[in-house]
Amino acid sequence: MQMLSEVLERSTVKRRRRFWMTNGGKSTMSSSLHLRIPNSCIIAQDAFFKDDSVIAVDSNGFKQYDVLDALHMDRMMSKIESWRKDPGSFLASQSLRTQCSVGEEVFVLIVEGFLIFNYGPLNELMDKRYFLEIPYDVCKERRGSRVYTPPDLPGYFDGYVWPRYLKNRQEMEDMVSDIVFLDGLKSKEDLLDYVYGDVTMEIQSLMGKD
Ligand SMILES: Nc1ncnc2c1ncn2[C@@H]1O[C@H](COP(=O)(O)OP(=O)(O)O)[C@@H](O)[C@H]1O
Ligand SMILES: NC(=O)c1ccc[n+]([C@@H]2O[C@H](COP(=O)(O)O)[C@@H](O)[C@H]2O)c1
Repeated sequence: MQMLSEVLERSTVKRRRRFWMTNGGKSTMSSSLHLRIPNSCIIAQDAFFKDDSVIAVDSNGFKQYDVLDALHMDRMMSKIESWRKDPGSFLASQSLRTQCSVGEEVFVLIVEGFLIFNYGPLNELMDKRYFLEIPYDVCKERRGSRVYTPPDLPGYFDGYVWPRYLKNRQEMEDMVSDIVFLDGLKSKEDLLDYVYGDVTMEIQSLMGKD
């Protein structure tokens, strides 16, 4: 029993990766990736927005949702920490199916969000970083057909979301260098194939190091 648990311990690999701008295709990519990768789960930043009542408002009446202050990053980090401590129990608690053979356990956490690279304590935990980017007009169009709670006010995209994205992106690029930028205009299938292949290679190389 002891030997078995030692073997499992040695061969248990934890990997974390992530994705990123509003309507770039993060949720789409993350959920498809999750379906392809055994023992994976997703923690999405969207689930950690603060209540609307505490979100700051600028002089134009625009809610300041696209900043770290609008998010319970402490709660997001606690959730990630509970995965890191015991990914097997975390998976079980999420009722996700485990699909591993004894001695070949690899746990993958997909962290998905529009503002995750900008948060240093989270950024530094990552093994691989991907950024899905789309141009202004496509982003505006996709965003226009999405309904948030609360919904975007008229002029919100041009008056707040896009300029804030440019600032967040600049800050991110100043802080983080090893990001794989992906063209979000490519087909969902091509993007998935690329990321899945990349992640699989990384896992294999990690297993080889055990
Ligand atoms: N590669 C793609 N090509 C075309 N449309 C896409 C692609 N990826 C996502 N979409 C569409 O764009 C919209 C936003 O995608 P979503 O994954 O929710 O973005 P995000 O999570 O980054 O906000 C959805 O309607 C989705 O179907
Ligand atoms: N989920 C929410 O509570 C909420 C509310 C208002 C705006 N938003 C928007 O969500 C965006 C981030 O999520 P996506 O990356 O999925 O678009 C931000 O640009 C923010 O403006 C989310």
